[in-house]
Amino acid sequence: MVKAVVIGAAGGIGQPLSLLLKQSTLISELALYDVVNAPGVAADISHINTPAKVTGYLPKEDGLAKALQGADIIVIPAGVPRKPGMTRDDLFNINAGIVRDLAVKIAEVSPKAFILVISNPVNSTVPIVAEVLKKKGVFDPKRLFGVTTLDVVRASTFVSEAAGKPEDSLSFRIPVIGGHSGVTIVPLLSQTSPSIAVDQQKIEELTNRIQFGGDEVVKAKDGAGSATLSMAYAGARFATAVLEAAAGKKSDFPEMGYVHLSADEAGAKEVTSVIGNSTSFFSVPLELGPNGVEKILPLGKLSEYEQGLLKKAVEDLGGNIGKGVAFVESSKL
Ligand SMILES: NC(=O)C1=CN([C@@H]2O[C@H](COP(=O)(O)OP(=O)(O)OC[C@H]3O[C@@H](n4cnc5c(N)ncnc54)[C@H](O)[C@@H]3O)[C@@H](O)[C@H]2O)C=CC1
Ligand SMILES: O=C([O-])CC(=O)C(=O)O
Repeated sequence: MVKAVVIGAAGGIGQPLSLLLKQSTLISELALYDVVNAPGVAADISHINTPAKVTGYLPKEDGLAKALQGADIIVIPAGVPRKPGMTRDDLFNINAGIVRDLAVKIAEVSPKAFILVISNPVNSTVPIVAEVLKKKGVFDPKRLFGVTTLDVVRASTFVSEAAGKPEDSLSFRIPVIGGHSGVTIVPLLSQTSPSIAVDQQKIEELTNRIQFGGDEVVKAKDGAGSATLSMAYAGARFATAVLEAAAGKKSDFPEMGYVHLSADEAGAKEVTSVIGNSTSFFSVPLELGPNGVEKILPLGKLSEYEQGLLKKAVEDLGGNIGKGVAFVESSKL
């Protein structure tokens, strides 16, 4: 029996993500929570003839605690999205408080669940959840993830197009490490598998497109929000990987996730030998298992260009993480 919870389930990401999770036969119960419309979305999705039992909750009558009760996996796309001209960090003022308060409830009701954070700015919201869980004495770094899968999904799409093989996009694998905003996103195109023959100018164009892919969607939506459907796909893909690993299935390839590097001390040692010691969270290739992070896998060899990208990423990430940590430190919990 596996219970999945979506928090922010009535939103642009939440609805299609809930739909995709309802299609998963790995899930036997799907609880949808939002401050608006979650019972409506749940009623709608519950008519789909897949096994998961669907329930919907609002804040009244302690709905969040009811949704979280017995949760095995919690996916969080709650909070506001960007409008043109904004950075993800501009969302901090609203989303930091939302995510902190959700984490407090999770710590109380379902601290052993896998927690997948989608709400931006991911670079800061994941440290916020970690700090709350630490304060409550229930932090397990193997079970907390920032979802950066959309960067990996975009990389496969853009690279397969550049290689003239868009029909093979599912088989193009590119590690994307670092964080989830602008220059903190570091695609390792030199490790593209299968390898591609493109010149440095193309590498730089692709890198920039992967780093700023989110802006493309924000611009195209012109005030109506940011990526929702591709994010729902990416979120469902990552949640499925976590659940499959929890069920004992070995995966064919590693997913990336933004984790606290203490999730695997040995793996982290190898990673910090490449990225340095100045960041405690980083999106890394993961071997997942029954308890979440089984291993943090090596980053492989980086080109000189990628080493330059990495340097910039680490500088920015330190500030983003510190901001999240300071926010919880100054909060009364
Ligand atoms: N990690 C990633 O790669 C990506 C992250 N995002 C982020 O995901 C978040 C959600 O984006 P959208 O779904 O487009 O926004 P949206 O505004 O369409 O939906 C957000 C939902 O969260 C709900 N919500 C607000 N406060 C809540 C609370 N305290 N408890 C429960 N639910 C609450 C709202 O009622 C709304 O239904 C944004 O922060 C966005 O920046 C978006 C795309 C990619
Ligand atoms: O760009 C945004 O604000 C939403 C996001 O994280 C993405 O699409 O990668």
